[in-house]
Amino acid sequence: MESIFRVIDMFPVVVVHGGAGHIPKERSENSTSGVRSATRAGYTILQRGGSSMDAVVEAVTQLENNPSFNAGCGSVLNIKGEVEMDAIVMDGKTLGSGAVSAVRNIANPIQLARLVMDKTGHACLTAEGANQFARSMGVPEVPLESLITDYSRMRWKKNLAPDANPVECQMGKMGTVGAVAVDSEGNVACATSTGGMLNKMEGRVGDTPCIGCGGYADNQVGAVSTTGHGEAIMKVVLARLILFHMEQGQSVEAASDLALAYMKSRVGGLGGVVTVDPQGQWAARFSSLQMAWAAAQKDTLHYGLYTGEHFTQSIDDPL
Ligand SMILES: NC(=O)C[C@H](N)C(=O)O
Repeated sequence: MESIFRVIDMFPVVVVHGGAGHIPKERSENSTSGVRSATRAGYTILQRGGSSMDAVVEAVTQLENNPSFNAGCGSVLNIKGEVEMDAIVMDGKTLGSGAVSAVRNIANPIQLARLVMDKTGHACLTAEGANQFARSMGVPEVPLESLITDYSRMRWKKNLAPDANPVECQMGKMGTVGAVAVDSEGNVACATSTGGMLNKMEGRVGDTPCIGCGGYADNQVGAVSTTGHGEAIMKVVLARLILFHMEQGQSVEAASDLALAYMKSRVGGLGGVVTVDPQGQWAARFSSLQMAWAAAQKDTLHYGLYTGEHFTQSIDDPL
């Protein structure tokens, strides 16, 4: 039952990540400024009384449009040098979700995922079927080239070398994007979007569009968006595992740490998460070397990149 105290005590919050990994020094400034400005955009929606779903989709759309991240423009390339993207949204009020996988030529897969949730009776559309659905919804298709940056092409080429180890190399630069939010009504939502893993096989679908792996949202527990090695995340169903720990009484932070530690010890996987509960408690945690993250609540912007880093500024200060 909804308690009036819960609504009064609750402060809307949005928490954003720009991917777990190892961000080269020359790219770290762009990553942190990207997540901060996406967080601010999501928070503006919450401040105006908008929904957590609108806030997470706006934040992730901004990061998809930012070439510094592995999502939308800037996505990593598959083995054939092409972009195939995965995305998911989930609404904690209804447990409704929408996802797309292996989708091509779409600038904002997160918006297509939302259309899958809002306009179809399905939870996930894949590959050409997802593109056909996009056409039927009037979502414009963009040239493949417009999603490819010089940086992603350079890394793709580097990883074609016979002695390359794409999994090792990309532990470095994962850059998937995601967000979770709680709105003024206590509704939680999540959104996650990715180009997947560097030099992946054509048709490879990662954790991101899989419910419970790339994200999960339930008003009765909280919401999570994940990033990291997709095959490891799928083995432990990372997002739902965190919510399970919260159901057992753990805080957002402890639940996130427990699940990430389990993924590391059990399957050797590294990753990161952003987590909220319906009361507006939030956490940004990772087992990788870095994860660009930012959060906005009570007119304060919080952000960090390395473990233990936590900076704050007023939401209105220049980024
Ligand atoms: N960068 C990432 O987080 C990658 C994503 N989880 C995937 O495996 O597709």
